[in-house]
Amino acid sequence: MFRVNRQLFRHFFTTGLKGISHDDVMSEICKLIDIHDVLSIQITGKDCIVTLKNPETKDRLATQGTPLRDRSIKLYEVESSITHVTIKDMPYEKTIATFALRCLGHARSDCEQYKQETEKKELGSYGPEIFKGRQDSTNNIYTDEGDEEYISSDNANCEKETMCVLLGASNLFFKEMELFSGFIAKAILIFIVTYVFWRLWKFANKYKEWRKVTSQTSVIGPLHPLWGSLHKFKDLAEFMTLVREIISKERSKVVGYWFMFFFPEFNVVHPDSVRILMKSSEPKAIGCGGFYRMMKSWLGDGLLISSGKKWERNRRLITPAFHFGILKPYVDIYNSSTDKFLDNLKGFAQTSKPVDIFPLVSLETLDTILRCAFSYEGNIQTKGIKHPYVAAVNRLANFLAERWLKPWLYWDTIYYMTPKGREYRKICQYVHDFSEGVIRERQQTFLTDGPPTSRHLDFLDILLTAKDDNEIGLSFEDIRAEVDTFLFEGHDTTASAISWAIYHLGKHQKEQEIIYSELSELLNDKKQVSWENLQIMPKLTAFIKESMRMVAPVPNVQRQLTSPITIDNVTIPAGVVVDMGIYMLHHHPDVWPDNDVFRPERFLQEDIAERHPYSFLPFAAGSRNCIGQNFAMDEIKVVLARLIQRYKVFLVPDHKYEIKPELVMRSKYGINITVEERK
Ligand code: HEM
Repeated sequence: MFRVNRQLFRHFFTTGLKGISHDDVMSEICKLIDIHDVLSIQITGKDCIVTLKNPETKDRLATQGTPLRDRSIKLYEVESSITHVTIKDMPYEKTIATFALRCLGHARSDCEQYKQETEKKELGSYGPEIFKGRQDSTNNIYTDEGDEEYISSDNANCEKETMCVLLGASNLFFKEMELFSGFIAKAILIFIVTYVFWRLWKFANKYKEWRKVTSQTSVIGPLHPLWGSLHKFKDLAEFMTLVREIISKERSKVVGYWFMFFFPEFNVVHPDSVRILMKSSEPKAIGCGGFYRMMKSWLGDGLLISSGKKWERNRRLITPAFHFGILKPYVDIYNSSTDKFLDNLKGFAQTSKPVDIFPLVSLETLDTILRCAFSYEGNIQTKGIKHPYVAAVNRLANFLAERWLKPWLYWDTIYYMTPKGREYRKICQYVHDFSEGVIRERQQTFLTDGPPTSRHLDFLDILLTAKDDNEIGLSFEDIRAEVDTFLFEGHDTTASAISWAIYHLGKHQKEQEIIYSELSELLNDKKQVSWENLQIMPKLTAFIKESMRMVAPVPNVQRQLTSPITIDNVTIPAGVVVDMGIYMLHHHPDVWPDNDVFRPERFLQEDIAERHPYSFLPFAAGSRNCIGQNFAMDEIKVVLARLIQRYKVFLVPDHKYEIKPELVMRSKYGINITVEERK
């Protein structure tokens, strides 16, 4: 306590000293020494150190009795003159400091030595006696070495008295502080209580508004007072089935649901309502509960998630990477990746053993995106049926889907405390390490060989060299976010589309043969599919589209309203999350008669013209549509054409084929098929 008081006093004493100028000190010094002998003056906490030019002056002062410290002198006169200093512009500190200083003066006046000094001073004499009693002191009365104060034995009594009075001063200061802190504590408490009430009041108002809106739309109910709609479904597949049931019963354009009692959400499921949302350019849902917010620790602020100026700038920078001149040479890569994929199926064809096609296709799409976008030759497909990156992305998507249905885990801090949250972070780390490895390898090549001259500029080249109008390029973090986004978007979505198309090939043997004839005519015995071939495969293209209608590779996208939006005569307030249920849209009975029937003819020219432009949106629409849609369509066509050309595909009897909606549409029990080599 004593030590703290002492330090506090020292603080205020120091503050007080700030009021003395060098001129004040100079006038005092001039009384002692010839001003030309002074090299410098330094005022620290409570010392005034005068450094002399001439050592002889120091010796002269020493004989006069001035305490010395090597080449410097200490002037007690200056210290005592502090009692006259007033401090301006610091009202609170001033009171304390002035008080302390006055006490110092008072203590000194009780002290014999001080009395002598004052008397002499009043008489205007500054003889050697002034410093009598201090002349033996080789230590300064106050030194700032460490935090300690040393009091010379000669002056101990006088200084102790001084210190006692000073302690009184600092105790008084503590009392004032107690009063003051009591006041602060009360003020903080009042602020917190007011804030909590204000938040509750705001929530109550919002809640009323949300309830009103959900009463005007179709809703997954009846609503449970705590769980909202959550008690009606246990996973996203059941959720989608429920929404589809409501749509077919009520012909709804918007369906509402509550994740517990505090999180309402709406799903636009009809082209009319979808058009309003997609045209609105509302940002991705990154507020509390928004799906994209949960993805942020994985995909960063990449193109998929970012919004505003950052998104605009990056989209502009990246768009050239999808120019058809860049995409054209990729067809060779699609072909060579497909070669490996088909070779991997050879063993299964020979044994007629069933194979879950999803992981094999995922390897093919990962291989393709790594080679096209990153010129990365990792022999991905030859390293086994499951690559750790594919498995990691699978797991992350799985965790996200689970978390979405547990609103109490929406807060990152809470989620990361759970075992799954911790595992999620670990996997994210692995995924980031993987993408950083890809980037660093390329940076190294850039350093040694410069930008590529012999091959096309790929996506990563563009990221590393892109500059905006202000000649500013992307930061490493930005590049990594884009690489993570493209690695995920570029392989998982396409894998889902191809895998479900293969499922439909197996299910609809007649369609398979129709496409086989189209390809036989087009390709003859040619094994490779060319860029030109891709433009003239109407039956295969219609088949792929119908497959994406039946099972949308990306089943759902989300936006968060920044201003109220009126959809189907209902005004949804700002702040609310609104989904575009692509899977539900593709099955809306008012748009798609016999929506559960697989009929590729729907996508032949004459049908398309009559349909609502917002009725088929596997790649979304508006400014945030899929940047990689042409890339994806070309790759899907090459893989399927080559597969059909070489193998016949069959489903496995008695195997259960069920959708498992996550970020992309997966399969609950795997897409098991058998293949037979065509003669
Ligand atoms: C069949 C394959 C694909 C499907 C079904 C698909 C679907 C989609 C959808 C629905 C969106 C909109 C997401 C939203 O609004 O939140 C989207 C955005 C995006 N996709 Fe794709 N995609 C596919 C393939 C690809 C590929 C191959 C790439 C990259 C090479 C890619 C890159 C992106 C990016 C970067 C975005 C964000 C665009 C932006 O917001 O500016 N996608 N995709």
